[in-house]
Amino acid sequence: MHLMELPREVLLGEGLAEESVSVARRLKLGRNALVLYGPRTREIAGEEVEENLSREFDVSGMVVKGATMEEVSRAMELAKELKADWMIAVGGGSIIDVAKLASYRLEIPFISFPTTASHDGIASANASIKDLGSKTSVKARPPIAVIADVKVIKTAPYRYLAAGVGDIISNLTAVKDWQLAHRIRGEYYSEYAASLSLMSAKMVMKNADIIRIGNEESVRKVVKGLISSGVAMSIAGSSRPASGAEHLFSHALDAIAPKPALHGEQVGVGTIITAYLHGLKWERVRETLKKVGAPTNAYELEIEPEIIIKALTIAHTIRPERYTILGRDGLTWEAAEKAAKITGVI
Ligand SMILES: NC(=O)C1=CN([C@@H]2O[C@H](COP(=O)(O)OP(=O)(O)OC[C@H]3O[C@@H](n4cnc5c(N)ncnc54)[C@H](OP(=O)(O)O)[C@@H]3O)[C@@H](O)[C@H]2O)C=CC1
Ligand SMILES: O=C(CO)COP(=O)(O)O
Ligand SMILES: [Zn+2]
Repeated sequence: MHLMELPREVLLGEGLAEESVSVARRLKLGRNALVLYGPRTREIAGEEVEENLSREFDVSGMVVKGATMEEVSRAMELAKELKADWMIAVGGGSIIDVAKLASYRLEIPFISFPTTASHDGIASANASIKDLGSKTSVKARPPIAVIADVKVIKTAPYRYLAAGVGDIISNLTAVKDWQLAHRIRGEYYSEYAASLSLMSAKMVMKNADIIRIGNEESVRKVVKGLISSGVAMSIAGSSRPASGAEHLFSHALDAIAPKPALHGEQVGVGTIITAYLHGLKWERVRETLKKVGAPTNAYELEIEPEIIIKALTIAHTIRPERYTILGRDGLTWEAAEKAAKITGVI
């Protein structure tokens, strides 16, 4: 049996802080709610959401300091103490992932209220928690609803929107890796999930000029791509349609770079290299990233070229069960250096 869990409501619009009340009412989520936010996103939208909810629900708030197991446990403890019926996460990928895993483990629903369009975890069923013994995401449940307030997301620095494009464009090579694993390893493959995922990547390539403007329409384009990408992962039952070798490269950078860049920025650069390895038109990937102002090389990521090469050579060890273009043995130092040089990454 293949279980596909999807959000029941997706709201995309402006001034939606108040809508959290009607969503919770419509979905009959219960009386006690816990709002999670970061120190900054509390001011950006968290307090407003909390205030609105408090008119109709018993609400408590918690400041989350990062996507760690300690924070997941703290959120779970507080939710138990408050007898919370549901949670709402107001923030970036880290806050959403903490709520996603904590609510999954407590078997209560959560609403995703993103304040950035920088990652496709907004609507996905998997959570990336740093010290869970895995550098990659783990299975959880998707949000019961997504409330994407374009005005709020637009307050984030433009860099985050460009990073979102990187996370979406990575679907091009992720799907190629998935097809490879399907052919070579007989791995389960969903054409429907793959098509949805590829559609998001093609849409951002087509709309790069609009995205670059950084206005409400740009935010809408990226958010729609991120949500479709998350839904594709839920349909697949894994992050396969949106995470291949380019993500392994980014996970390797997170492990070894003194100061990693944003997730979407790193996977965007990784996609240039893995598109080259797949024999795809990697120049088109680079062109799109350049157009939207996302980093396309080591210098712009502020990561040393040696670290880039090292990450490419160890990427295949991050998640050995996920077969990709890197093969079982990975890239040699020479091959990694050559690929990075040819594509202008170093
Ligand atoms: N589960 C999944 O499927 C996926 C998960 N991810 C994960 O998501 C994380 C990346 O998410 P990302 O959003 O890039 O980064 P983070 O959530 O780690 O950080 C975002 C930072 O930006 C701040 N911020 C958030 N919104 C705004 C805003 N509107 N204006 C100004 N500052 C803002 C946050 O503030 P504050 O300090 O208040 O939090 C925080 O400091 C990674 O941990 C990655 O692994 C990525 C892709 C998919
Ligand atoms: O970032 C993701 C998809 O964009 C999740 O992928 P991982 O499963 O590799 O963590
Ligand atoms: Zn990603």
